[in-house]
Amino acid sequence: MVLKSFIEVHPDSHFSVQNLPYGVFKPHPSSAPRPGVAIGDYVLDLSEIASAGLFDGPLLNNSDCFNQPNLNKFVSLGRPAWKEARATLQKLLSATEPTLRDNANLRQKSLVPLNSVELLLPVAIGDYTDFFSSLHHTKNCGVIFRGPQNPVLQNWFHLPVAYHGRASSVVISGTDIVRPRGQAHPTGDSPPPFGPSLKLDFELEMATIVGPGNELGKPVDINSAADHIFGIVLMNDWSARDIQAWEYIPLGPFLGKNFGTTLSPWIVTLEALEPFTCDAPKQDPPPLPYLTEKVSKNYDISLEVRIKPAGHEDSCVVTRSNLKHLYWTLTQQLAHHTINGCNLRPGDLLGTGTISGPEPESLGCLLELTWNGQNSLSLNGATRRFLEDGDEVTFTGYCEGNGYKVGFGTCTGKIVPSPP
Ligand SMILES: O=C(O)/C=C/C(=O)CC(=O)CC(=O)O
Ligand SMILES: [Ca+2]
Ligand SMILES: [Mg+2]
Repeated sequence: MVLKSFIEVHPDSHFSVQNLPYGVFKPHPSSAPRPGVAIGDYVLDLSEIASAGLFDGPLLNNSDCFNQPNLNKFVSLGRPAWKEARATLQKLLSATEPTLRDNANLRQKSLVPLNSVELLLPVAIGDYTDFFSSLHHTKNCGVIFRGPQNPVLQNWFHLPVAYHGRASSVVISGTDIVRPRGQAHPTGDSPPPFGPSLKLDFELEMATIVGPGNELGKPVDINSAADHIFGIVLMNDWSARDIQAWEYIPLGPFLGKNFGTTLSPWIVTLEALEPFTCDAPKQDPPPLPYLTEKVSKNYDISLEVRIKPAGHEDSCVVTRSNLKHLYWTLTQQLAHHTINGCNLRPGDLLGTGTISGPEPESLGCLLELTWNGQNSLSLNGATRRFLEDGDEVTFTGYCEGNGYKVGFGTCTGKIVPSPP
């Protein structure tokens, strides 16, 4: 029997009672931010549920984790508390449970229409790291930037390559992205050109939200890495390809990627994603023992990117991909991050890297889709090599259950011009 809620949830809604993703919202512009879960077209205000004494399990009954302006405290509590919260909320929202269903006053206080709230970043992000875990993306970038001889460098098959990003410029879906200015590669003996980026791109990614951290000096074992993952979100790692190509040798991405990174507002938990696990790709050569998992799994999450070109009414799908194409798993990324003793903290953000699939229609950025601007994409009458001012990029993603969806909502951003 499929669990049903007393709240009507359309079968196409991303926010079924099987999902219950966590976010942070303000019911009114002047109210304090508070945690909530999305259900159908509503947000359930967890601060109200906690005040009503309805988190009555042993781990959460005296906790103030839902009276906070972000989810850091809740995510730090770990999987037993997350399971308890999920069980409490699924019961409270189920069609057969009268506690909330038949209490008009509590419903009025705790269920807020989703379209009336302001959504905020769900966690305070201390640190942000971005991996490079899709083999298709890596090969394509290698050919584009370094030529077809040796597109994938030797280290790539032995470890999940990554760089440290910038947490300060991570923004919530809906925030405008200012076109960055910077230097690009010079031609001949001329000085490097400087100005607004001419190769502004999106990168289709997802990202782990870290739950409990690890102590400095104490790596996380690969087989317990999943206990440090609260859930995942959609992420657009906006990238200026011209700035990147000139600045990033030998130390890696810097100003070409830290001018804005957009997250979707709802963190979908690993518990909700459990029915959608699939085998991770076979890894050859086999990874070292510290990266070898007893069970190596990915998640089957359909992903789509649309662009609404400046001045147009309609958006156009530019790519369809899936998280299952990742070569390195989320748990391998996390374990590798800590193997030298580096400490992760609750709320840290670990991007997967651009999620490209094997087909030309499943490439995760314009760099690959237009082969660094050599080809153009046609979008219902408009053409694009890279993003123009006024273009709006929207990611969406979901898992298809039996009669319900477990989805991520959208991750969207519009490009606005560089300052004069
Ligand atoms: O291969 C390169 O030179 C560059 C690669 C990227 O820009 C990718 C990156 O930021 C990580 C990722 O999103 O996969
Ligand atoms: Ca990236
Ligand atoms: Mg970025």
